[in-house]
Amino acid sequence: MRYGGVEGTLALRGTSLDVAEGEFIAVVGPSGCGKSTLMRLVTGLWPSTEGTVIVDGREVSGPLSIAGMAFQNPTLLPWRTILANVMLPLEVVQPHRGRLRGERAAYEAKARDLLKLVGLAGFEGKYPWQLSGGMQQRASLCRALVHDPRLLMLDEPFGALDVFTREDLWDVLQEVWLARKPTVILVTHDLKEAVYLADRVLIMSARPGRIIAERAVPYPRPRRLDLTYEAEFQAIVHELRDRISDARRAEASDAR
Ligand SMILES: Nc1ncnc2c1ncn2[C@@H]1O[C@H](COP(=O)(O)OP(=O)(O)OP(=O)(O)O)[C@@H](O)[C@H]1O
Repeated sequence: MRYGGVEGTLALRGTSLDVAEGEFIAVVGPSGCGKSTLMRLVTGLWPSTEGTVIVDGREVSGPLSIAGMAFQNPTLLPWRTILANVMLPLEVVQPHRGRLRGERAAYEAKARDLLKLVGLAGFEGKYPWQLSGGMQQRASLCRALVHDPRLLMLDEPFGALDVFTREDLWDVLQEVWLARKPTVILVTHDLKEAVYLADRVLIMSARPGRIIAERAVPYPRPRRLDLTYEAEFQAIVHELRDRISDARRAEASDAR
């Protein structure tokens, strides 16, 4: 994948990955290695300049409606209330769009339940600018989940949150995954988060990014936060950190 024509930035090269339906994978790698680019290609938000992306047996040629997405910068619409922002995908994605008029109360109750789950009960009628950045991020997670997407694409969705809120939301996400088993691709810089949440952690090389290694995570679910203090868990985190340091060192020596 190259941005800006033949002379432009080569963001991804020879990137290949397979994700099974219902699997939870995390993607980690040095800054600028192309993780967000990978997300844009999979969700069809950006066309690939080479290669193909297949989701649910079909080649991706435009934005995917089966995907729920949340990004590091919550992109809430400033003129809509929090509740109306969370309900936005229901106005766009079928079959919800067709049902929304007749079943608005049930859909609204669901959106309110999600907001409650992430600690935003009471803020439904506020506007995004009346909420802190972390609260907006939580609302954007609700918006990604409200239409029960079969594919959940999360690009550093917890990046701007304090550690306690972040850990709470890991468990919210784990609950959602256990209840509905969507396929999840989570991009994160937080290796503890990757190991806590994912079945498999994929490690990318420095730009142009490609998948250079993967690490299966052996723990059954539900996982509890105590797990993150265990020696074996921490050893996995260290192993990932070493791999990424190697990838960064390789980038530095290539640049010389
Ligand atoms: N729209 C764009 N136009 C031109 N170049 C871009 C564009 N988006 C990203 N790039 C370049 O592609 C490369 C990969 O960017 P990307 O955002 O995918 O990396 P990332 O791994 O998500 O980074 P980070 O971890 O810092 O968020 C970078 O060198 C970036 O400058």
